[in-house]
Amino acid sequence: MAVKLGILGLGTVATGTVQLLQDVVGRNPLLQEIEIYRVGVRSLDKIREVELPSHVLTTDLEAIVNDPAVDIVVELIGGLEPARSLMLTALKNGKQVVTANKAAIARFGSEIFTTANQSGVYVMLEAAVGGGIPVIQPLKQSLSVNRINTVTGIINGTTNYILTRMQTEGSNFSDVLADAQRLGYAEADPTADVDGLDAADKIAILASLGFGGRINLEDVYCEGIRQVTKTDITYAEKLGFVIKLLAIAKQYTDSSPLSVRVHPTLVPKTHPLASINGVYNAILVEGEPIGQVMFFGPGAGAGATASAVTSDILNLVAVLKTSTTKPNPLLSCGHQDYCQIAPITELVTRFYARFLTKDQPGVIGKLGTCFGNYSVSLESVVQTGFQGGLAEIVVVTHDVREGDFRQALAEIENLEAIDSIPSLLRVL
Ligand SMILES: NC(=O)C1=CN([C@@H]2O[C@H](COP(=O)(O)OP(=O)(O)OC[C@H]3O[C@@H](n4cnc5c(N)ncnc54)[C@H](OP(=O)(O)O)[C@@H]3O)[C@@H](O)[C@H]2O)C=CC1
Ligand SMILES: N[C@@H](CC=O)C(=O)O
Ligand code: NA
Repeated sequence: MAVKLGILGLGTVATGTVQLLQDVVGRNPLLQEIEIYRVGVRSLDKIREVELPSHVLTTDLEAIVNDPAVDIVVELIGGLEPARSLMLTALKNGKQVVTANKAAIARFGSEIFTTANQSGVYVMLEAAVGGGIPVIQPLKQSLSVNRINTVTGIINGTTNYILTRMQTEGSNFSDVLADAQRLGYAEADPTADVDGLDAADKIAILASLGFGGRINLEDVYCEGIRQVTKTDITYAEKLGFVIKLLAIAKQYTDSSPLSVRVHPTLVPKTHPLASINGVYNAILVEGEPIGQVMFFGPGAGAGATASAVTSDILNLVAVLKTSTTKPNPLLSCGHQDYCQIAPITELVTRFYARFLTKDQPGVIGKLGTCFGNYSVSLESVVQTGFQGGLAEIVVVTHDVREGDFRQALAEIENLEAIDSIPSLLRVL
């Protein structure tokens, strides 16, 4: 008997998934055992890119998750509610769930996985991080024998697409964002992409898998790309860096709290993440004994994300077609405890800062004195140009504790010669 899917949503990702499921020749033969039984949408009048029998489409999503005939619910409506409630109802009804919804998983993962475990079913989320890149299952399975110490990713396609075009074409931020929306990369509210929130949701999920505990999303430090300017992109380029929105989860020593953060970062051009451009994502995982492993691929878009969604469906079809009664711990998620996360002030990193100063003799010396007061040592200081009568000074520090650097900046801001500090970015 065919495995019956109840798909919630028929937008970018769901349409790609239906297209894939309607064109199975040459793919895994298990796909032929799947029936698209119901698809829930908001509007029945919308013109769709896929053809489905009219009885399949419905606006009653509650009916889908309560229908005893549905084996797997595929949640692709996005957002928090009603996605959370629909998934919980499906799980309580003993249905397997596939979702691409990192926002709901990062906030309600604890409740969702607890419910799944109580019902003896699975929640699969490969599409939630890195779009089409297989990274969730590898962290749960192939890499789980390693002690992970760092996960560093470019995990938002929209912002990587924007930064790449700003860098290569000198394009304007809002024009490029409109293109990313047209291409189906951006979230319904693109603020989630631009302000780093989508990447924060995703690194919380990766950190939870990599470090074996739950992550409180509020502890994840998050800065987006709005403050990244063409001026900084140009300076970074001259200094041998590219600017990327990085999501990082790192444990410095076996007993130290995790550092989990998202922020625009100057990445040395020689680093493997520096060459990840456009909508592509990459996740560099470092652990013992494996060393470094990097996952690379399309991070958003209909086809790529549908590949991940459908691979989850396939895993569940395999589960439903075999007769084991015990849950497979490599598919389920049983974390109980929360990871301890360090405040951003404890981070030790290099910084890039751009200052606008009055053109007076001795300004660089005054900056140096303030930095020295807080043990901030400088790797390079460049005075390159003028902007509206003000001198522009760019500084790159050696590794420094963020709290100390911020104190030095507070002192610098009070110097009479300082006009403003338009940019402050961390350096990988
Ligand atoms: N786009 C991408 O590249 C990626 C997206 N994701 C995630 O996948 C999920 C889906 O994203 P995407 O396909 O881009 O989103 P879209 O906005 O393109 O599609 C959302 C779909 O859900 C339906 N829908 C939304 N709310 C309701 C509701 N309350 N009741 C009924 N139907 C509803 C809409 O119906 P209607 O069509 O009638 O309006 C639409 O078909 C999100 O969680 C997103 O974060 C993950 C990886 C990549
Ligand atoms: N809006 C997201 C879509 C995939 O998760 C992104 O741009 O990466
Ligand atoms: Na993925």
